[in-house]
Amino acid sequence: MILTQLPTAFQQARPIIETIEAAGYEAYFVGGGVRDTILGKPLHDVDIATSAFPAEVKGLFKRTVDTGIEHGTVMILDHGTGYETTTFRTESGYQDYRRPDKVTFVRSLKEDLKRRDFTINALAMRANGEVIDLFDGLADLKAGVLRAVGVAEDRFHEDALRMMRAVRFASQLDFTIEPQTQQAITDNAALLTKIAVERTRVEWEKLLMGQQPQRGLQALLDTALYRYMPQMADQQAMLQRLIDLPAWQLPTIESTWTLLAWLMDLPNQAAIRHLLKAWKTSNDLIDHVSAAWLVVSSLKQRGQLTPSELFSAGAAALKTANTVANLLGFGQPQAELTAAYAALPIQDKHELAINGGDLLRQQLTTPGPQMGQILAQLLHAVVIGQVKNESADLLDLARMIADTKND
Ligand SMILES: Nc1ccn([C@@H]2O[C@H](COP(=O)(O)OP(=O)(O)OP(=O)(O)O)[C@@H](O)[C@H]2O)c(=O)n1
Ligand SMILES: [Mg+2]
Repeated sequence: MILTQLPTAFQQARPIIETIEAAGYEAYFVGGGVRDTILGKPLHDVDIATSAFPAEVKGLFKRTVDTGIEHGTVMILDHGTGYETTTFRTESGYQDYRRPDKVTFVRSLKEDLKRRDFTINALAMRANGEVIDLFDGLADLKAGVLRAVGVAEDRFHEDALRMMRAVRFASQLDFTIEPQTQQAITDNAALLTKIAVERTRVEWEKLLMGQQPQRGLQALLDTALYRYMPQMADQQAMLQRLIDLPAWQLPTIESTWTLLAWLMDLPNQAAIRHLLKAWKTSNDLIDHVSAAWLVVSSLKQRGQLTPSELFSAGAAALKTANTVANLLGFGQPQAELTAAYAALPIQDKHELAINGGDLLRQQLTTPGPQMGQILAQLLHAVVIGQVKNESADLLDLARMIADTKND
């Protein structure tokens, strides 16, 4: 098969391959970019594999960066773009796919392709668009099948993350996992505990944001792989609830975690924190998801939000929460929520017309916790419309609060 009309990213990279070939080596486009182009999907990275050793690659180009030279990867800089070029290799023991523990450089394309994870990821493409298909990846691409290259068990022992990649691709591409490959996942699922949580998380989030998440989730259940994901061992019922929802697709990482936290029936925000810490997400994500989770529970209980709930959630968490609530059948029209938020007297605490300095100058408080309490009460009063956000009104109210506090 020859692909005519290559995407621009490949066209621009053609001279790189041609330069390597002119020096007597082989070079091909490989990996997800080839797969996605054949599927008609946008590609996100151009990866090149070559028979030239790293030092040989470096000798051929003016500007290169040693991004992972001991693993065979050299980045070639060309017209502002960097191309990751990796010497054909075999390896084992991955902390990170691009940084295996032990690498052996080889000169044969076939040797390189046969240790890749799935047949659809083991395609290579020449500069002219000709696809080299040594493991029947094209037939699997056409049939929508994920099949390990060679003996599935061996591929998963080389890198247990590939089991997560299988369920992730099932969701992302809407593919089925071939029975022997699926059996090997069932048999080796426990190996996932050896994988760094951050790597597992990336695949898990891609699965949840894929075009057919329910398909990936079903595979997770069928293989029991979920039992070896952080905090998931006893979440079979939650996964089943996700599968039983009407078809869904989520737009953001924040919304996927909010949905999960909600369906896990977690008791409070501390439990959400604990879950997300175990998955090593960022603190920003934790804050966002806890706020959104609170909004989801208000929408569920009362179908609407108070001004103070709108205010403390903030625009971003509100949107996340409502997306999730809509998926669960109790959300509001997004425009209505946005309008209610915009109609609040203020949207941010920095908009409060007075600050701690003003309170001190009027000798209404001393620095310390009391000052914070007064400001919080003023803020609340403004948000719920009890007082105008003007400094004279706020100072009057602050005086009243201070008086009651001092009694
Ligand atoms: N654990 C892994 C990771 C990657 N690969 C190989 O390296 C290629 C590039 O890896 P990567 O960019 O991580 O994945 P992609 O398949 O390109 O998927 P994505 O679209 O998410 O980048 C894969 O296609 C596959 O051939 C592998 O065999 N085993
Ligand atoms: Mg890729």
